[in-house]
Amino acid sequence: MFLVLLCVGITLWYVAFRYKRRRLYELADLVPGPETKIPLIGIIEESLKPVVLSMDFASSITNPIDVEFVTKKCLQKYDMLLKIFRSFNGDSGIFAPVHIWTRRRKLTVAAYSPKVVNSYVDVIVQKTEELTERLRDNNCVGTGPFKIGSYIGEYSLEAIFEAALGVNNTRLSDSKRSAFIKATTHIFASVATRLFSVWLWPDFIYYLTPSGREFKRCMDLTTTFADEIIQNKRKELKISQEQIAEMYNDDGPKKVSCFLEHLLLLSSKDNITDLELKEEVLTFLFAGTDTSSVGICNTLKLLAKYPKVQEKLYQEIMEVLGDPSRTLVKEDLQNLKYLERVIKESLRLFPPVPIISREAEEEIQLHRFLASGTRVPAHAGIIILVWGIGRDPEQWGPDADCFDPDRFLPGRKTGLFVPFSTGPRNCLGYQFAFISMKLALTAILRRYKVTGEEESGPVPVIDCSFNVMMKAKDGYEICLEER
Ligand code: HEM
Repeated sequence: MFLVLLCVGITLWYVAFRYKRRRLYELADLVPGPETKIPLIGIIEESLKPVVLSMDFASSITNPIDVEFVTKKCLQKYDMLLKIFRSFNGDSGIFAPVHIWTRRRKLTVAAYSPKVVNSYVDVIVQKTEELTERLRDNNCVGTGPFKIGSYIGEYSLEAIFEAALGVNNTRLSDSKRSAFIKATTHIFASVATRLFSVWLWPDFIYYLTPSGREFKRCMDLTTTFADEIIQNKRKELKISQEQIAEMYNDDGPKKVSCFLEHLLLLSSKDNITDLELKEEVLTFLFAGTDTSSVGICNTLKLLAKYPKVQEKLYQEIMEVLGDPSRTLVKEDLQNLKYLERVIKESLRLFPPVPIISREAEEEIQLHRFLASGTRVPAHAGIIILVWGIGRDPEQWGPDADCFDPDRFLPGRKTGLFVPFSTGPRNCLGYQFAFISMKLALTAILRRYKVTGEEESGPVPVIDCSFNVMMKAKDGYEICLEER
């Protein structure tokens, strides 16, 4: 009897499930693809590879018309991926549902303005000096290959801590800093593994596994850390409501020392809760450290592969500095034009964030489906393939895979450049990222020559794996030599 009831129950559930998704199946049928369709299993047997399996309708796009349309009109993030990503960053800006994101973006955008970000230059320069000294002190210079990834990771974290969160480095013990870096690395690796392991998607299973328990431990560590940072800053900032009002005008902060100070001042003015504050600080730490550090590391790898590009860049740095021992100031940044092109070319070929996810809030027509006549159903996922866009020959020409910083020379035709995304939900930290990358690369190159395996042709190869970021598997092995 029980078995009969169970079978009837399952059948009813399946019929209701199919009925609710009838429009999705109707549209999916129009998409050209494999013919085999086994009930419940679909085309799983054709994709027994490490792929993300889903019963949803999700389309990937690279076409500029679709990318511009989607980044402008589809502001919701794709729910299936979101559940996993939100496990480490709550409702913070990056993964927040649109109704929460709109308020957060409005509140935080002023803290990322060029005026505020430019005021961080001196502090970041100081961090780059410490980085180059650390490399020398740890015998990384003139001693053969070593993995520079962890050193750059530490630098990026310190730059964010000190410049954006106002946490003085001396307060940050080495053990705390390395515990935080280890925890974030583990969090990203766990999220990437979970994405590709359907059986780990349900929370109640995941948190019972050793990996889930370790993920939770790392999350607790990072959130406690964020809490500590906020509480310490709050103590430092004993300001009255009148003083706060004076520090703001309609365009945002008149003068704040860092992003966190801006948020704390706003929290008294606009009722930002402690949880919101914590989520935004974690966003800064998660979104701002690994991304820039992967960008710097990929560029260093490319400079090792192409010594002529490196030499041209070194000459530019020397020319801009005039006196080789002079400290870099913010006005120098705009004159480092070749550096800007090198960084852009590195981000085009090796974007640290390889995909961006969005959700169609209503049924939409994508350019890529015009021929098949299908439309994207409401709530379907759309994956913007940043990596693919940067290497699309239709956009970048037949030499799309080649490393050529001069393709960004003014007047030359370029394709869609989207490592930081585009549209109203684009990366808020791209100016900070550019400054941090430019300063770190300048500091390293003016002192050291980067060497390693030279590339035999114009198409650079860096063996990468997906770890939320797209990172080199070898931990960014290069050599440094004293200039
Ligand atoms: C090379 C470095 C970086 C890259 C490649 C990068 C890339 C991205 C991408 C692809 C997005 C998703 C945008 C979308 O969904 O359309 C994003 C969002 C974001 N990034 Fe970055 N990012 C970088 C550095 C930074 C830094 C340094 C910060 C902070 C200081 C930052 C803060 C943010 C924030 C707050 C968002 C969420 C924006 C929103 O949803 O409103 N990013 N970033």
